[in-house]
Amino acid sequence: MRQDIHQDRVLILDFGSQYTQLIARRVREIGVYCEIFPWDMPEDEIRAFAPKGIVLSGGPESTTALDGPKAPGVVFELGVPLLGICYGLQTMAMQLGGRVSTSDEKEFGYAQVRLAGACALTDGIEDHVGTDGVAMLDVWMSHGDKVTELPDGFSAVGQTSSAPITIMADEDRQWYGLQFHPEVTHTPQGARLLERFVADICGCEKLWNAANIIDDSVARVREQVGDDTVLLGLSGGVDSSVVAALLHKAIGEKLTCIFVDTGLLRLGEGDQVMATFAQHMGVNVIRVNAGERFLSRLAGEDDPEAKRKIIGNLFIEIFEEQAKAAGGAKWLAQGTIYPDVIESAGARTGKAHVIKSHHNVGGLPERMDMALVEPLRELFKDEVRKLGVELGLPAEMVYRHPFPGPGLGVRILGEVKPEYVEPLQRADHIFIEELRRDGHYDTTSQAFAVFLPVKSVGVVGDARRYEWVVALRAVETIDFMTARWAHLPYEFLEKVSLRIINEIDGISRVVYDISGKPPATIEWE
Ligand SMILES: Nc1ncnc2c1ncn2[C@@H]1O[C@H](COP(=O)(O)OP(=O)(O)OP(=O)(O)O)[C@@H](O)[C@H]1O
Ligand SMILES: O=c1[nH]c(=O)c2[nH+]cn([C@@H]3O[C@H](COP(=O)(O)O)[C@@H](O)[C@H]3O)c2[nH]1
Ligand SMILES: NC(=O)CC[C@H](N)C(=O)O
Ligand SMILES: [Mg+2]
Repeated sequence: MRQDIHQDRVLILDFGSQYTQLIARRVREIGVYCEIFPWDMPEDEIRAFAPKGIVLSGGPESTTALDGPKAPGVVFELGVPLLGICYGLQTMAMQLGGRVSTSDEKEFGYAQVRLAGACALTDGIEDHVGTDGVAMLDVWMSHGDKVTELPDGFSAVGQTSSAPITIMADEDRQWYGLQFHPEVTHTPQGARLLERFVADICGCEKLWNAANIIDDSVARVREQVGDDTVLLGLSGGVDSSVVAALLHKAIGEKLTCIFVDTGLLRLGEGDQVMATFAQHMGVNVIRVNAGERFLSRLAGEDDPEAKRKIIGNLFIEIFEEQAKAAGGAKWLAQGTIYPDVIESAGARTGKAHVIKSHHNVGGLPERMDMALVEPLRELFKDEVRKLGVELGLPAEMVYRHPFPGPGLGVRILGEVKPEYVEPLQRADHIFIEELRRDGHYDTTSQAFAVFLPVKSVGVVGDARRYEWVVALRAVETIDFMTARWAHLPYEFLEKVSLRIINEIDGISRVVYDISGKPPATIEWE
């Protein structure tokens, strides 16, 4: 019988920390399945989830406020190990009868914890030994409140100079609390502490790895779709490519990928996607050459949101045509990943402003009456990449920078004119080629060229040139929600600029974008 890789699972209750997703990623890296839910998850759902252990995350609130968030009572009734991190520790202390105080002294950054006591969580884990022979941990902190009185049954295991209860433990009930953040890499022993908790204390078997996830997804997809045909929008980006490889493994010929060549892709991308999937991997891919349709629909439109809508609608139209041609396929596969799920839950509260309406085929099923197949729904991007490698996708594809669905449609500012496309594709290609050559591709998260429909004077070989401007954009980011512009070396930028102006007749000037997100966004439109 197939072993259930979701059986040994950890529940993470989110109190709003910046690092909650990081806790989940660390636990998964250790090899244990976990899910994040809001702190006020209903009690019956917590029971139904049947966790082997629970982590209470950090959070921005203060437990000293009257109506601060609290862990649901059931957490203390299930008889499973608990780990409170920062706010999680504080609320545990408070709810169990201890005391938390706000001090004026905030502790941000490095701290040293003296492990004066012992407990199963920390035994044998240390960074160094102090002059008095006591084990020490280097940790990363970010808090203002601290636990000043222990609840019954707990003992203090570690302290810093400013917080006497930095680690607390109730060994009988296997309840632990850490004032510091084990999930960040700045806490060198953090991963070991988390591993100790989920593997040894909670007793979770480490079954969560790429090979097992693939076997499990393949089996689940087969159960879900039986002998039916599945359609997948294949973009050549990481997520949909991994879905294609996974579904091909699961249902072979029953998978049909629709690859829409919008004419607004990167240089040579259409052929490259076809070569990888159709030729090397034997996947059914229908390439729909729709460049002219996209360009003629976009003609005359210069508003970014209107352009996105035109592109999104045309994607839907093309999909509808293809679904009909495929004899009314019932299933639509998508590359939805776990952050999409978490973020859209956040977006559903309706508090966020719409900065730009990201194109997605996500709008498809409602309008097309197809049921969804989303095998990556519970995975983080780094896990998706590991699956891609395991499934035999070329590293170049797996580690590719993300590329937005509307493509160059939002990288040509204002009206998209056919004559702008090729110079932009070529400039982008030179930039990416040089980034790869000099080893900057893997250290930047996303890089591309933007076409500015502005003319500027140049002098090339004693001749006057009056042509367009290209902007280069390169950013470093973890989650694409915030980003820093990449501080690429001047010599490197100089080389790229020279090549672009020398090799592309229609470009007379190159500029580098030094805006962060926020206040700018990553794409220019
Ligand atoms: N040119 C295209 N042809 C067919 N489907 C597309 C195309 N562009 C985007 N899509 C669909 O839209 C989805 C969302 O696009 P998105 O760019 O977010 O993901 P991706 O392309 O799979 O991965 P990445 O984030 O690495 O680019 C894709 O998973 C794919 O199903
Ligand atoms: O599929 C997509 N459809 C879109 O309309 C879209 N707009 C932006 N992006 C990508 O999202 C990330 C954040 O981009 P912004 O900072 O520009 O919002 C970056 O990775 C962008 O490339 C899109 N992806
Ligand atoms: N990072 C945290 O969880 C902080 C908890 C709480 N808001 C404090 O300042 O102490
Ligand atoms: Mg993409």
